[in-house]
Amino acid sequence: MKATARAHTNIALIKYWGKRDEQLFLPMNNSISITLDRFYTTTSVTFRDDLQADVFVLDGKELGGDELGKISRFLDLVRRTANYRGFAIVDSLNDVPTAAGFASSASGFAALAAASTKALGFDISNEGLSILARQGSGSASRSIYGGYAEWHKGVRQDGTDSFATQIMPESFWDLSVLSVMVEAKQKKVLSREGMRRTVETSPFYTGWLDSLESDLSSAREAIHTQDFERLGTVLERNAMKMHATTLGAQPPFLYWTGATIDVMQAVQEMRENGILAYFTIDAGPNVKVICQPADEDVVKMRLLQLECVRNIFPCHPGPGIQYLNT
Ligand SMILES: O=C(O)C[C@@](O)(CF)CCOP(=O)(O)OP(=O)(O)O
Repeated sequence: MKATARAHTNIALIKYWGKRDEQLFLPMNNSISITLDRFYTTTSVTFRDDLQADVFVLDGKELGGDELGKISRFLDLVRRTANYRGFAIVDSLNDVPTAAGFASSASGFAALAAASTKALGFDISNEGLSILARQGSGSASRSIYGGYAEWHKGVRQDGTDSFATQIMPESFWDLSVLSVMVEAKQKKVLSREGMRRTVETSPFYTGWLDSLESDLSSAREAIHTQDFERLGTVLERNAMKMHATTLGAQPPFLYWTGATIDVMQAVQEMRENGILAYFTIDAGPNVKVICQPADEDVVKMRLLQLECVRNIFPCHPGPGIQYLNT
């Protein structure tokens, strides 16, 4: 039994930052994202009764250890749900240049959720797929959908109400998302550890949570009304607040480098010169700059002038899960 699925990576406009349940990947707050056209993971899953264990091949290389363990634990979820005990060969291809600063865990687990359930002939709703993908990596819950999505934190202990839904499809509103790569120097604190330490020790974390509801409603409205200035303003401030929480953690940490700040300042300078560009930053030094497509070239040119910028990958809203016949 075999199936192949493709899922695209996504960028949070309103961030997921902090879990209320580590085992079930239940978040403290809702988040809103845009799925991107350019970066995706294509995964085929083949369940075979003659296998003695799961096999995981990533970009042509068979992986063992923790990587295989994560995939097997995820497949156990699928096997339990489908009441099936056989093992599988998982073959994944990441069209997400690692250098592009995108965590391929979002597209990876969304593609795996889709391909594995399909291979077992298991009919599942988008919400069900989102709940499954969430248990591989929280942000994967949003990659089930194309365009603009919101992951609802839910209130139930068992997480059956914590899944994403689509706000608007990718065709609704075209935006430019420029992934700006700066040189990565220090070893970063992975987002899972970063959010855990922040939740547990940062006095600024409650301030982050208190300001979320107004950010979320502002972002939702800005998307529905295609109000770019309103969306840009709220997403940039939301990212700043998220990163501010890490400074209060014990021990404190900061994902930004000098290059990150150079890009941030160049974006704010563009706005002072009348070009509507805004930035957001995840768990690393790279910056994603959002602008309107008509301004994409001028924004890209300006950023490429910065000494610290290594590469820029322009993206646009992309599709949700696709099933391929291979
Ligand atoms: O994407 C966002 O909303 C914001 C972040 O990228 C900010 F860094 C966090 C993504 O966390 P993820 O990798 O999904 O964590 P996991 O659930 O521990 O696997």
